[in-house]
Amino acid sequence: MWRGLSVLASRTTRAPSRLCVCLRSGAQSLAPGSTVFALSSGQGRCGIAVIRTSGPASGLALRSLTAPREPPPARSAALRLLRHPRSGEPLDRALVLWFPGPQSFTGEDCVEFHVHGGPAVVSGVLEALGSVPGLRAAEAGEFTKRAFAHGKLSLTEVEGLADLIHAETEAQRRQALRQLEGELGQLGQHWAETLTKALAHVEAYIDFGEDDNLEEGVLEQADKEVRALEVSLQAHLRDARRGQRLRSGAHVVVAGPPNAGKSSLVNMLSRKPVSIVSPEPGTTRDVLETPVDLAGFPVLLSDTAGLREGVGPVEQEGVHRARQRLEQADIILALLDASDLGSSSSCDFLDTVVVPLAAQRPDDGQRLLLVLNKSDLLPPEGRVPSPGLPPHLLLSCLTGAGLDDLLKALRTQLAAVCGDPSIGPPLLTRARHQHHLQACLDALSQYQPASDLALAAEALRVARRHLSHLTGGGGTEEILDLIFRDFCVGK
Ligand SMILES: Nc1nc2c(ncn2[C@@H]2O[C@H](COP(=O)(O)OP(=O)(O)OP(=O)(O)O)[C@@H](O)[C@H]2O)c(=O)[nH]1
Repeated sequence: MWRGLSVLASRTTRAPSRLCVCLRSGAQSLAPGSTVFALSSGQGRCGIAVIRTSGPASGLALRSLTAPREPPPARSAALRLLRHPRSGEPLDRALVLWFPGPQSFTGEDCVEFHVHGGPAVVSGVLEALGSVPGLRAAEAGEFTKRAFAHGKLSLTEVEGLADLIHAETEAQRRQALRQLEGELGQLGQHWAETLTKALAHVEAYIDFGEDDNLEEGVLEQADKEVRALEVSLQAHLRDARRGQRLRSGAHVVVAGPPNAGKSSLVNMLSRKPVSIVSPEPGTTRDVLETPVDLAGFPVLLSDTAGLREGVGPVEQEGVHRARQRLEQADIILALLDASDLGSSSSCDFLDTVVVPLAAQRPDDGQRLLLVLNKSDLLPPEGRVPSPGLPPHLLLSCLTGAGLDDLLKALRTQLAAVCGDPSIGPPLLTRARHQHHLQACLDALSQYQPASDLALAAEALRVARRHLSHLTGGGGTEEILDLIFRDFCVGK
């Protein structure tokens, strides 16, 4: 925890954006002079808990709790006896760190108290801090909001930090860290610089016309760069769903005829008894969802009713819901009983679901993995008695044979659906990013220097403004409220 906080504390300061300035002037919580404190490590009993403060009275808070000792040198840990400033009662022997602003996470004076993690110690230190004049308890996300207001983090970095705190799988962590490290923001800045350069060229042309002083081909060069930028933005927009899926989880739906072993597979992949398994066909009647970490990717895994016709009204409703869920799936795990491929329900499922999906190009939308379960029931030579089946995997939920291959195939499909956060350019992770890029592209479609140079320059200005919204330059407080509400108290 300390290392993370301290690494963040060493970030360099950027010029605050217009949005930051509006934040600083508008938000009551950031009124000049306010100093906040909170428990920044998790709630509950633990070895060490980190309590921190941010604001001009941080130094006073440190001196009040550690008197008569002097504060330690900046950014160096020192052991101190903490006492209640009013009663003088000893509270804990703790490590304290002093981060004078602007070289701190928030850009303000900050203190970290690394105390023993018992509830009585934590509440005693919080109570002691509350008794120091000028200090108050922080609101959720307030430390990060202050870091943003002081230009320490861009908006995309704030989003990356929120995602990192909420990351539950390896792939989510990688994507969030890349965004926190500023890769998406840098890409946005690079795009904005391209537009600034093009705008400078167009404006020079407006001012000097065919003047001898102007280099030849200035307008052509600007045009080339704007068109290349359009191509790049379009490519990122095409990929946009992937980054969002990685944040929220890909939908993987297990479907197939009754009794194929769908519930057994869902239980095996989620490693918990989510669904009832029974030899009676038609046991699962509704869609059962469970969030799982599959090969490092976040997945919402759905078990569905077995697809068959001519059943009673309750099961029919289950079949209807299963079909609806299939339409929303990113990946369909189509499951058949390998020992029962000739049954009418297996043939129907193959004809109506598997074959049409298998004929699609994978990048057209949904992805299919055909799995033949109950391979343990096949004759010893293990061959599937149905030539002409689309590519498939063999599995036995009973013995676990074939599970490694299935996980490998799922990983490949999930990386295609969510994007592989370890490689390639940073992905757009929120609808907000998509919106600003689309608005930028719409503005660029009005860029027609051959017909009207003044209008073309205006199109570039509007496009650049939309790009600056990506990293938090100009905008409204509502965006911030939406983003910061993802944070917990103490962050
Ligand atoms: N031999 C064998 N039996 C299996 C295997 N997988 C599941 N079964 C059995 O097949 C039966 C049906 O399994 P379920 O997982 O309930 O199948 P389902 O597809 O969810 O069934 P419905 O809810 O009717 O759609 C149960 O008796 C399971 O124990 C397997 O790999 N091998």
